[in-house]
Amino acid sequence: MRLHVVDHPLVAHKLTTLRDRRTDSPTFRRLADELVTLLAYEATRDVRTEQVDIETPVSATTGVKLSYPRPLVVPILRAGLGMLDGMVRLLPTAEVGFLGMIRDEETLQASTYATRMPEDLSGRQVYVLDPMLATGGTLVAAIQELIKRGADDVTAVVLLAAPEGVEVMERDLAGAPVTVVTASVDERLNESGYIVPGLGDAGDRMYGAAE
Ligand SMILES: O=P(O)(O)OC[C@H]1O[C@H](OP(=O)(O)OP(=O)(O)O)[C@H](O)[C@@H]1O
Ligand SMILES: O=c1cc[nH]c(=O)[nH]1
Ligand SMILES: [Mg+2]
Repeated sequence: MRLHVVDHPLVAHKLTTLRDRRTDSPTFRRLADELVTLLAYEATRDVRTEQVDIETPVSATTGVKLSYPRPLVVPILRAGLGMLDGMVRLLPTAEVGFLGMIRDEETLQASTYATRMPEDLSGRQVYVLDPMLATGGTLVAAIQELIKRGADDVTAVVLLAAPEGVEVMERDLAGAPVTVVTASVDERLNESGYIVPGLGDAGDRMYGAAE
C-alpha cells in the first residue's frame, strides 16, 4: 500500500478550519468539498489516459483524454457523500457507485448496509471517498469488496487518518494495488476510536446527529 500525505499550505489552512469545533455545518461541507478537490489533484496523478488527435484553431496536435473503462468513484455513506461533488468535478467521466457503511460505536466493527455498484470491476480504477480513516475497519472492508469485484487499482481519498488505521490497512491489504491519499496522519486514536486531534464525527458535522 502506498501512503501519500498532501503537504500544502492551502490544504493545511482549510483543514484547520474544518477541525475547529466552532465551524458550522454549511462551512464544514464547503471546506470538505474544497479539500477533496485539492486531494483529488494528487490522487488522480496516475489516472489512465489515452492519446487523442485534435485540431486547434492554429494546427493539428495530439493531446490526452481520460480513457475507458471509466474510473469509478465510490463515496462511503454518509460522510463520504460530502466528498463526491468535489471529486467528480475533477473526474467528469467517472461513474459513481455507493457503499453505505456504519461503524458500531461500541465494538468499532464496520458493517455494510447498502451496496450499489457494478458487479464486475475488472480493469477499473476506483477512487473510494471517506473523510475518516480511524481503526481502518471501514476502508479495509470497502476495498476488499472492490478488489473481490476485480478492481485493479484502488485509491482511497481521506481527509484525516490515524496511524493505527494506516497500520491496519498496510497489514490487511498487503500486496494489494492500493494508495491512500490524505491531508494528515494525526497523532492517535482515543479510547472511543476517535481520531486525535481529528475533527469529531465527520458525518454528524456534515449532516447532523443521525440518531
Ligand atoms: O476507520 P473506522 O474505525 O472504520 O472509522 C471510520 C468510519 O467512521 C465514520 O463513519 P460512521 O460509522 O460514523 O458513519 P456515518 O458516515 O454515517 O456517520 C467515517 O465516516 C468512516 O466511514
Ligand atoms: O474521529 C473519527 C473516527 C471515526 N469517524 C469519525 O467520523 N470521526
Ligand atoms: Mg459518523
